[in-house]
Amino acid sequence: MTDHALLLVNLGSPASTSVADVRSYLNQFLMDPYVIDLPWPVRRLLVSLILIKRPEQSAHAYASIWWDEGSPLVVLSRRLQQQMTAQWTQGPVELAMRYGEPSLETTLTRLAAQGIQNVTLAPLYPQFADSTVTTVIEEARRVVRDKKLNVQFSILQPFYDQAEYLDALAASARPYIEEHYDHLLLSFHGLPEGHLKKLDPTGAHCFKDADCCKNASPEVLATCYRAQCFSVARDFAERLGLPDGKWSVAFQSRLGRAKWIEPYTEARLEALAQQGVKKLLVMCPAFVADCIETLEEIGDRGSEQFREAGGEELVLVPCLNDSEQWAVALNALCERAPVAL
Ligand SMILES: C=CC1=C(C)c2cc3[nH]c(cc4nc(cc5[nH]c(cc1n2)c(C)c5CCC(=O)O)C(CCC(=O)O)=C4C)c(C)c3C=C
Ligand SMILES: [Fe+2]
Ligand SMILES: [Fe+2]
Repeated sequence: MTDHALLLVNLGSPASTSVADVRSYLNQFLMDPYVIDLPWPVRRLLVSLILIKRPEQSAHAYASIWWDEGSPLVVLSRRLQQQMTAQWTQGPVELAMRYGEPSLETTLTRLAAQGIQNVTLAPLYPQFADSTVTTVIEEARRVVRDKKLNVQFSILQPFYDQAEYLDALAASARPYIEEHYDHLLLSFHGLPEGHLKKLDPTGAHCFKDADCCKNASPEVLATCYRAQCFSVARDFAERLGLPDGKWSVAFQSRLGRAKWIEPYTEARLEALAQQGVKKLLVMCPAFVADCIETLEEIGDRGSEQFREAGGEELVLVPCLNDSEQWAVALNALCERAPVAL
């Protein structure tokens, strides 16, 4: 069978580092109701306020990490797509971005025009969040509905607890762990607390106490992003035999004034340096590809902040990117993705 496509989907990047392109990308991204979950008029007002200063700051940050071939996130996702063509035997392997290009609409329309009726949709996010996974699935469904495409989806579920993903993550970090280091910080993308509270199936779990997500029931774990992050960290540390105290978890990339999930990476970088950590490893397991959030926020700004607070060296462990072990793992996960109802 060669008519079952694999469609990898990542977040997306601006078309270029110009302020205009960054503004247009941020506008599309932040106006998504799954990202800023406020009523349209309030969201419009808030995003318009954010778009006064943010595009210039972000354009500067993107320019500092941009590659000759383009955005690291998009280039690395393309390389992964290449790797996946050697793994996925059921049909073509395509790549789409939730924001910017190549869009889900263009890609799905092209696949349907080629006569493809089965698509395994693979949002490339290990942990579940409405702002990442749900928005991809809903956008893909919207395209199929609006364009009246004859396409049936299988959907890769969040794979934070799957052995193939965890083994690939452990293998990618092993060479760094085998060298001397004082502490490993697992820095995940943050989320506003409200996103978690909204999905709490018990209505009483989230933020009951600082450790609630560390002891989440299976029911809570199914949708709690923070609990899934702690689960990854624990399984990862167990695989590499890291003792307690040698590693910790934090959440980065806050935006706006709302309370985001804690502990904050910025605060942890400072605290670790003040506690005498000299060589710090940082890895970012919410991302499967390096991007502005890893390269600029951690690799550049985080590193500077850590050194200013008394640390000596921050080493950023690369994401899974286009490694062969990751491609093999992702293929196994995608092959067993369930058909969507
Ligand atoms: C309310 C704002 C945001 C939420 C919620 C959010 C969730 C979220 N994002 C990722 C993954 C990525 N985010 C990236 C960049 C990025 N994220 C936000 C805001 C929210 N993210 C902004 C404004 C930006 C743009 C950069 C900036 O201006 O700071 C990226 C990198 C994109 C790139 O081009 O490199 C990724 C990847 C996850 C996993 C997540 C929820 C868990
Ligand atoms: Fe983000
Ligand atoms: Fe939780």
